[in-house]
Amino acid sequence: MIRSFQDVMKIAKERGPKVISVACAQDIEVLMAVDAAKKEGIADAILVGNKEEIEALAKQENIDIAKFQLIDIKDPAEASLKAVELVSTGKAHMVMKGMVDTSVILKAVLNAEVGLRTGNVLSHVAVFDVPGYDRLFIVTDAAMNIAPDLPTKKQIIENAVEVAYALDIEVPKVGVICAKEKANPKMPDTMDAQALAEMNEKGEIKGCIVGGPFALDNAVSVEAAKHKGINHPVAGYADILMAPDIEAGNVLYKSMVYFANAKNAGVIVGAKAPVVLTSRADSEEAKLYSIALGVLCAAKMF
Ligand SMILES: CCCC(=O)SCCNC(=O)CCNC(=O)[C@H](O)C(C)(C)COP(=O)(O)OP(=O)(O)OC[C@H]1O[C@@H](n2cnc3c(N)ncnc32)[C@H](O)[C@@H]1OP(=O)(O)O
Repeated sequence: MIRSFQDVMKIAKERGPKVISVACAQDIEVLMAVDAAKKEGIADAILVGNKEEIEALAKQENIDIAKFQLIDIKDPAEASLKAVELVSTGKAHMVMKGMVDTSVILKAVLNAEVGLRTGNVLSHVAVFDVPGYDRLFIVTDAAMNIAPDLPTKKQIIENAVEVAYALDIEVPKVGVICAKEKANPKMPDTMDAQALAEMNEKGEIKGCIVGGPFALDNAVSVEAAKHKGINHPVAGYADILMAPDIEAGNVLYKSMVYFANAKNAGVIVGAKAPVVLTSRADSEEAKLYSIALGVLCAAKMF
């Protein structure tokens, strides 16, 4: 059972190593994370970006980057396209965001010629190890789909379920998070949550248990769920927390990190390969864990 990022790292060593192409690698935490991933034997890296800046940062932190292939492209959009192309042409197993805006790298991932589209929805999945809890939490979508409609939400759940499988969770429990636990036509996300739970009951969303609408407390706290009289297998036991939109998802993500001191990792899934995507402000540790999570996801695909 994978219960912590120590477990994720251990399993990534067994299922790796994989090759990662880094878009705009001139980011000190990213360089430290890929260096650590190489030393841990979970991933090798191809660095794409501003050569002079990458070399200067590496020198500053005593990182021997001679062991990595380095492709000098200064423009962030071009560097992102090159990093993505390395994956679509089979030279790398996954791509990682460096010092580049999220929307720039996502546009490269969605690029019609060299991108990694599959025809499915791509979505962001974040994993958190929150102090005081005995399991990892998966949060989706904090970074890609801005205001998903019902069919998109269905695929966002399916993508998160695949990540849960990569983390060896056999039957993931999905809590569809809203502001309250009763469906209310004046609150459209609660109606979507009810519809998603019904789709799961009818077998239209398979391989998991979906419950909702839930307020966050009812999804993660058995006591809170009991107090509200909610009797559902997901209530209090959710593995996956699905946010109604990017604003709620992103606030939940940053709250976990800044208020709860959670350790975190993040990937975009639904594409031909995982895209390791964290916040630029995330720590080197979060970036290393994200590479490890990407390795587990890639190991399911390649
Ligand atoms: C959590 C830590 C990191 C962060 O904090 S991130 C911060 C917040 N995140 C962001 O700012 C990114 C939010 N999302 C976006 O900016 C945009 O949705 C995104 C992903 C860049 C796409 O925008 P555009 O390039 O303008 O795309 P578009 O809507 O015109 O669509 C272009 C083509 O791509 C397709 N597409 C867009 N989103 C997709 C998805 N999720 N899955 C699959 N396909 C998708 C879209 O259907 C369109 O296809 P086509 O060209 O019409 O065939």
